[in-house]
Amino acid sequence: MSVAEHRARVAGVLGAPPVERRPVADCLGLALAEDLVSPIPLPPFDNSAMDGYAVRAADVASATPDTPVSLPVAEDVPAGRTDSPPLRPGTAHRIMTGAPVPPGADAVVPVEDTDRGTATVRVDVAPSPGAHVRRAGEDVVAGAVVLPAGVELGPAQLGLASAVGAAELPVRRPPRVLVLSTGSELVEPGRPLLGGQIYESNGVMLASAVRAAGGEAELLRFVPDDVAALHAALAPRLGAVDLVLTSGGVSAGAYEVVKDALSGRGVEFYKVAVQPGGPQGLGRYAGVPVVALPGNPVSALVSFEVFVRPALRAAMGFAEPDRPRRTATLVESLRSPSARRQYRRGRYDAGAVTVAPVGGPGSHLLSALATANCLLEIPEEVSELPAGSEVTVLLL
Ligand SMILES: Nc1nc2c(c(=O)[nH]1)N[C@H]1C(S)=C(S)[C@@H](COP(=O)(O)OP(=O)(O)OC[C@H]3O[C@@H](n4cnc5c(N)ncnc54)[C@H](O)[C@@H]3O)O[C@H]1N2
Ligand code: MOO
Repeated sequence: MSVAEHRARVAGVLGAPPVERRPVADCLGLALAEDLVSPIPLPPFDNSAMDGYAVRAADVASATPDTPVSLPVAEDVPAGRTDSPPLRPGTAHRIMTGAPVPPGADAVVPVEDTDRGTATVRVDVAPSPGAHVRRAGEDVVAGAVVLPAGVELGPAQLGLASAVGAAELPVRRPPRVLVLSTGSELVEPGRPLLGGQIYESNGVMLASAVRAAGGEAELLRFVPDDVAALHAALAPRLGAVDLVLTSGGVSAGAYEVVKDALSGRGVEFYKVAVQPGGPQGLGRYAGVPVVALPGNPVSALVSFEVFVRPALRAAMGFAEPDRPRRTATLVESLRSPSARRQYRRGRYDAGAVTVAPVGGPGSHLLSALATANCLLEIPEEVSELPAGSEVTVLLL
């Protein structure tokens, strides 16, 4: 099966979670489900950009350090003052940053350009009309779409939503993913290893990948290579999750627990023309979508990147579910299996627009993956890429 076909099939199995309204502070990393329209302008009112004095520019047009102009200070306007006494000609209001500029004033003189007076103020520098006044609506006009549906809600977007008065936002409920690691050789980090055992690492890695993609992950790390144990582990959790994501137990051995437990029960196992990540499983078990990834750590994370993450994010409503792609110049030659798409780990240099492979193609080389910032995508029909070739990279 081709990469494109398996990708489409994974996307087809995942359903879109329902839209719900969440407090803005709980929306980090989610996709906005509907356009956000601002009911107010930003700034909501003309306000001062400086601590100083609100004046009519014409009243102090002649001010210089040698010929200062003094004005009586009629009002004190701190930020948060909600009445707006007008400025009478020939007077000044002391004003703070963010406070409303009074009707009648058209400039703010920064406090540094005055004697800081409270009864009268001496203005040493003439402001130009409009100086240090932030106009209502110059950032956002009322009725504008400030955030389009599908945008990822990061810190700036959540700040903007709050600034226009939104307390909650419509988002798709993050998909709940059960991450399940299988393998009788797996040991919890922190405990001693016996010969033949390894530390379990896919669970944390895949659960983190789910969370980084905007989903919620529940982790079940130590399911032994035993069909009954796998069914027993799954059964109580199936009702509460949108996706089961397994790793390991899908290839051609004598103890392929995921394959043995789920084939013929709604999940199909087949090979995808990709390296790493060849053996894959996909389907529904008891109505719940299942993606069964291979156990080799690099295969598991690369398969997640190529097949699961885009589908998960599309289901969550992201307008751009895929990783950004770039074309870069390869700095050393590469070989790739023919008739299979290869994803190699690389370091992309955005300045030089080059990419260097890190580590070899082996799907156990986790340390190289941990130094990579991109995947190189080598097409199916390419088996050799000389240094200097242009290659597509996916930025991680
Ligand atoms: N005769 C064949 N053998 C294999 C084939 C094949 O086509 N024919 N495919 C190879 C490829 S490619 C891959 S990838 C692996 C996939 O194997 P499984 O999905 O069945 O995974 P396991 O055998 O359970 O584990 C593979 C490898 O990864 C380690 N592992 C597994 N889970 C974890 C975990 N949670 N944390 C850390 N490491 C894990 C495991 O110990 C193995 O070393 O099959 C090839 N074989
Ligand atoms: O496809 Mo396996 O995922 O190469 O190592």
